[in-house]
Amino acid sequence: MRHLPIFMDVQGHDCLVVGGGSVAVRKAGLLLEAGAKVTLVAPEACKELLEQQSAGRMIWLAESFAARHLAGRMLVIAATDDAGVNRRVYAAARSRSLPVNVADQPALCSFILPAVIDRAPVTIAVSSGGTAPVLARHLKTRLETFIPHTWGRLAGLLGGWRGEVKRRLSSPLARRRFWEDALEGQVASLALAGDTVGAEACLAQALSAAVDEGVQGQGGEVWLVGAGPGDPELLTLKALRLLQRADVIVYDRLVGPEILALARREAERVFVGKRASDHALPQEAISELLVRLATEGKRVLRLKGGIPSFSDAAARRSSAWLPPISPSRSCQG
Ligand SMILES: C[C@@]1(CC(=O)O)C2=NC(=C\c3[nH]c(c(CCC(=O)O)c3CC(=O)O)Cc3[nH]c(c(CC(=O)O)c3CCC(=O)O)/C=C3\N/C(=C\2)[C@@H](CCC(=O)O)[C@]3(C)CC(=O)O)/[C@H]1CCC(=O)O
Ligand SMILES: NC(=O)c1ccc[n+]([C@@H]2O[C@H](COP(=O)([O-])OP(=O)(O)OC[C@H]3O[C@@H](n4cnc5c(N)ncnc54)[C@H](O)[C@@H]3O)[C@@H](O)[C@H]2O)c1
Repeated sequence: MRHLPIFMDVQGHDCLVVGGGSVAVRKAGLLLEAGAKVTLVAPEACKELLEQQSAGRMIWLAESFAARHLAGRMLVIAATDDAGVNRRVYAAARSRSLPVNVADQPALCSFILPAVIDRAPVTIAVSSGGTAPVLARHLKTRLETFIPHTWGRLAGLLGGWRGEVKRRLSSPLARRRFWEDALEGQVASLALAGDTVGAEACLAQALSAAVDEGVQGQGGEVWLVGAGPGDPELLTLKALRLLQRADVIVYDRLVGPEILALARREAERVFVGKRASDHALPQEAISELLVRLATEGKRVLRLKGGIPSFSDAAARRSSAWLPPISPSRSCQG
């Protein structure tokens, strides 16, 4: 990753755009959508800028850029047709430690702008790390077609319940599971189909059930999953889903870093396989480990590398050593 992706809160803050052409106005538009107060400085304004100004959305200063324009700004974007001006904006902003972007000049950017899919409150930003901006736009367009606006509505609905869920489910683990189940089940499908009332009712019911379950003490689970021959694209959708919701991943040497990278960032990763200099954990010790982790209430994934599906003998062996706890299941890659 060449750049750190962050989402900056510019709501109500003064931001400066240097330039008054269509590129400057497009970049200013993004700042406006994020709630910033935008001032453009440029001797000449294009038609769109004049429209924005008369609608009271942006302020236009009909002057050439000077360092004093940076006073009180949170960030600055330059998009002029004068390379010397762009360089001066960059130097002046850096000397004041202000974040600065110069359109199309990565060497003069302390941040770059991504292609954006706005499904407020959900925001998806796509960057190619500055390598191929048109590819970023292309990928954005493809993603847009299968991320409908209802995802924004779903996020709003879940956001509205966060306080209540936090109050009634005290353990962070139980809360995370509750949200995962809601997203994988009916709550999400109803909300995405536009039935907000049904989704709310379903969520309320699921919350009561989760609270009851919590009182009885929620157990963990163990899944035995085949990681396939090493190519992440050959994982089944089920294996991927299990990988992404596991709390702990117990893996061996045949499971490559590309597959492990698909797990949640916070998931604990436990290596039990054989390396040249290392001894593998004996099978019994692995089983004990799985049982211990599951009885701590964790979702444990025993990820085994190698052939994509278990042979009959392997399947028999594997289910024989699946720990005697419930639920404890397997998934063939
Ligand atoms: C995503 C987007 C956001 C935005 O600008 O709002 C964006 N560029 C967009 C479009 C676009 N840019 C260019 C073309 C013409 C085709 C072409 O020439 O390739 C088109 C196509 C078009 O206009 O459709 C020209 C171009 N751009 C840069 C260079 C210099 C270079 O690559 O070295 C050159 C060559 C200049 C030359 O030849 O002289 C550099 C940058 N452009 C970036 C962002 C940053 C990296 C983003 C990333 O990580 O991918 C970065 C590094 C700096 C920055 O500007 O922030 C926006 C799509 C928004 C959307 O539609 O959603
Ligand atoms: N990222 C993209 O998609 C993309 C696409 C095309 C061009 N560009 C880049 O963005 C730049 C601007 O493109 P445009 O089409 O908006 O240009 P433009 O020629 O329409 O506008 C240039 C603007 O810069 C202003 N300017 C000139 N000197 C100035 C100064 N001293 N202080 C303040 N403002 C000054 C002018 O008044 C004008 O408003 C281009 O030069 C190009 O490098 C980027």
